[in-house]
Amino acid sequence: MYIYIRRRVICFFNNFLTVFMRLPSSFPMEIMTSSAFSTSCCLPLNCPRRVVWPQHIYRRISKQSLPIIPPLMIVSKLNELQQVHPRRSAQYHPSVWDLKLIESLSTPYTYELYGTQFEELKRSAKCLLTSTKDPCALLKLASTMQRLGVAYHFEKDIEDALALLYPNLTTNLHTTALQLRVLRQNGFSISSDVFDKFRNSDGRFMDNLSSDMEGLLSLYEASHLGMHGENILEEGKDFSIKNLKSLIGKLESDSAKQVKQSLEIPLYWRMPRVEARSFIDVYQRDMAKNLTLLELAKLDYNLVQYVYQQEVKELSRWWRDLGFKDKLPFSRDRLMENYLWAMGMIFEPQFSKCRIGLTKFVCILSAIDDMYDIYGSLDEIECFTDAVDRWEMEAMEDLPEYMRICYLAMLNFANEVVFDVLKDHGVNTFPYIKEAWANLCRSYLVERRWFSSGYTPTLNEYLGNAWISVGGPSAMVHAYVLLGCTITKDALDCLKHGSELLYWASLITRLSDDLGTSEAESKRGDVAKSIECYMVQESVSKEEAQDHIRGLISYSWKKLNEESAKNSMPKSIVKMSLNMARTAQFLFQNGDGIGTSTGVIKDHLTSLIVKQIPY
Ligand SMILES: CC(C)=CCC/C(C)=C/COP(=O)(O)OP(=O)(O)O
Ligand SMILES: [Mg+2]
Repeated sequence: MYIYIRRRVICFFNNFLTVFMRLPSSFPMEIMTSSAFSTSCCLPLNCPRRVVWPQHIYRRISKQSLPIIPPLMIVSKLNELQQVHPRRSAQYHPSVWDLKLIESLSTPYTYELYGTQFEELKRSAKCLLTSTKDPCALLKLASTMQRLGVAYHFEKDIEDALALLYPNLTTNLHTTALQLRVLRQNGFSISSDVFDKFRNSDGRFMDNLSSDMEGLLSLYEASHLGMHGENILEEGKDFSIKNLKSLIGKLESDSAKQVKQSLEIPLYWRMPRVEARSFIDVYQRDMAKNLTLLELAKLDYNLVQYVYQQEVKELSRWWRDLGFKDKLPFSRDRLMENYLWAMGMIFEPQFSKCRIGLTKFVCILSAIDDMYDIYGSLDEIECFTDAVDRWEMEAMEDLPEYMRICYLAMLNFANEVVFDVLKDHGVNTFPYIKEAWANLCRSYLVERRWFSSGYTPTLNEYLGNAWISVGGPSAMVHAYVLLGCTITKDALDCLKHGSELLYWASLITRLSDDLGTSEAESKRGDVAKSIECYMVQESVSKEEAQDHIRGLISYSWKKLNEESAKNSMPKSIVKMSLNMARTAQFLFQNGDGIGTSTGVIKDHLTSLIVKQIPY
């Protein structure tokens, strides 16, 4: 009883500060930050401000320092709060995916039936790599394999082949740009000075390149692998965009379509599996296609789809048993869209366990997010945050019924992950998994307090919290431990305490989310997102703020590229970080791909999971 009252005192005290005294500035008192990461970083050239390196390690307020308030008064105040709290709903539309339909998915393409043919095609494709000696042809081959989604079968072969060619300097713009893109994408370092020979003495790209469509497109794609400070790639990007735009009208429809698509979303930012599906069609129409590669790509796509189908079937049963749809009707019912997050982060068939775990993670995270954003009262979510910190069954006592379901689902899921990793790898990941959830919930609480007190944070303040509240750091901890590869304490510590790699990937995820969803969120009432924060801070229009956020995304990509090149984290984490950013951009490209899962996302899911490619 004493503990119960004490917890209620804490909740009440927190509410008192944020709601009644309307003291938004009280939150730093609660969330003490570590000075371990106080490096600062510059914003893009068009950005006048500096972002302070996010501080992400939270300390809880000392409970001993709380004043004692008579319990009866607290209980009556809580009841009052409970009664006045209007239960809100985001009015999410029901899922467009019927669980029965998911469970009935099937495909004729199984490894049992097509395995021999598949292995034969793989052998032939491998021969292509070893027999191609011309540097330009080899670069094209590596790029085509990547785009078709089959490069993962030949990682070592591609690396070996590229190492032989490297650093063979090429002559024309197309090959030079292709070389930079393919080499960097495959982990080689190559200086952007290779573009020097295409510039005049005044440093500008030569005029005679302005009609070289192939070269310009290649330069444009390569410029997205640029790092902060590589001005030549920035200029290359501007030069290619300007000239590609004026060339579009003169191109045949297929080429024009490709250029338009690239200008919308460059190759390097695309989600691998979505790109594979779309490029297989393009390649099929290519007069110079290699039939072995095409056949391999189609068969691989269909065989991988078989694996995805098995996974969503299992997840469908899990989701039905979890019962969130009935017990938490205010939250999103988006199993398939959440699966897309997982598939976007890691698509290779051998990582089923990771995709299944990540999908469960996103399902539970979304329900908790909706609880904090929409449905729960402030005192309820204070108690929930406290319960997550305690991480024990007894904590359920203090929670309302609907929260208990969510709390226990989270506890069970997370403990199961910890158990599996302990069993399979002998590594205790409990402190990391627990901290991932606790940190996430604390960041949700910060946003909720801001909202409840009517406070609009500065963009810096907002981003210092929002890169965590988007779920990136927590997702990455889960993804890493679920991968099934060697788990090192160093990598876990890096993920726990934050790394620049994780920060920039999460920031892109957050900014893309805000660009796609903040309008709907602010209509229904939610914390000011990056766009509103910047509008208020700088007194600018929504359009100007959106432009600024897009600039920040480009800047973050350059920082992310810089971090990827450092090889300071395991390759798998680098790959998943890049893919997380790509997935976010893809999902939020046309608004809120999750909350209001539209026809576009449904169509993509259909071609990724339901429909085979005629073979
Ligand atoms: C693998 C990852 C990173 C998954 C995260 C999924 C996600 C962004 C859920 C919250 O959406 P939201 O738009 O409601 O977020 P918020 O309320 O934080 O803006
Ligand atoms: Mg939300």
